[in-house]
Amino acid sequence: MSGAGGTADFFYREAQRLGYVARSAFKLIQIQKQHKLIAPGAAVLDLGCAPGAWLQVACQNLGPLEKGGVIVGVDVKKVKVPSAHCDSRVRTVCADVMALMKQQARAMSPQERGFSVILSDMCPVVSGITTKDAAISCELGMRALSLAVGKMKAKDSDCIAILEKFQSSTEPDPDEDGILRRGGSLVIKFLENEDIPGFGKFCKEKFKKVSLLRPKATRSSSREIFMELRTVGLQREAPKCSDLKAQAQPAAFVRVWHRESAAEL
Ligand SMILES: C[S@@+](CC[C@H](N)C(=O)[O-])C[C@H]1O[C@@H](n2cnc3c(N)ncnc32)[C@H](O)[C@@H]1O
Repeated sequence: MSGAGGTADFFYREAQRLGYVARSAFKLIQIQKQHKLIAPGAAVLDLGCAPGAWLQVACQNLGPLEKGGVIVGVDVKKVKVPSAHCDSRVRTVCADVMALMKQQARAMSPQERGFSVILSDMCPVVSGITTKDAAISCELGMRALSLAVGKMKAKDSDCIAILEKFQSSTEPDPDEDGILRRGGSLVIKFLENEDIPGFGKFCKEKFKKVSLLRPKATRSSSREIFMELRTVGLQREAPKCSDLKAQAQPAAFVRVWHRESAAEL
């Protein structure tokens, strides 16, 4: 659709011209160009995937079909896999990430061995109340982090404060292991706020590399910022579900949907 002034902006027009379902495609294109997250054959989890522009960009970076790879998009909204730029390696799941157990997410990965890239573009429906929106954004970001790395402990007092502030309400999950493979990457969107430096500090305890990026396609009125996190070591698979201690199976709520959706992000 259009920019803040009601006129179609450059990225919107480019998205239409190139067959992307939303202008947000250009955010991941820039992140990928700068950080080379998605390699051919990667296993990608896309949290908050509707309407599917990041699914399209991620699939474009998987390389030819024979290289393999998989992309799983999760959103509270039902998402039809876009026909342009996506192939049979892309699927979508309708679920609330705040209630998604690590065991369920791991079961969506190839051979249940976790993902090499986890993307979170999740965002609350913006209320306009800055502190409220930022707090929900932090909870969503913390949930993505927790899914990726598993049970989190912090040493530094600032980091402990961040964990206490956001984790308790987002950690219903008894599974202590994360679903991000060793050597893998994580991208998390946040709405900028006073807690971001604390998040960054906490993440530096856990990740080899932590960087912040504000893509050119981000609207000037938006407070969104992306944190790119890279884990230490060579790519290694996360533990398989069956390797983990037997846990009570949560109620099945994950559904796969295919529905046309269009959004302007
Ligand atoms: C900015 S949009 C994502 C755009 C997407 N990356 C794309 O390029 O098409 C944010 C999405 O996060 C989703 N979302 C917000 N909270 C969520 C939650 N708790 N679980 C799953 N999805 C969530 C919203 O439904 C929304 O579709």
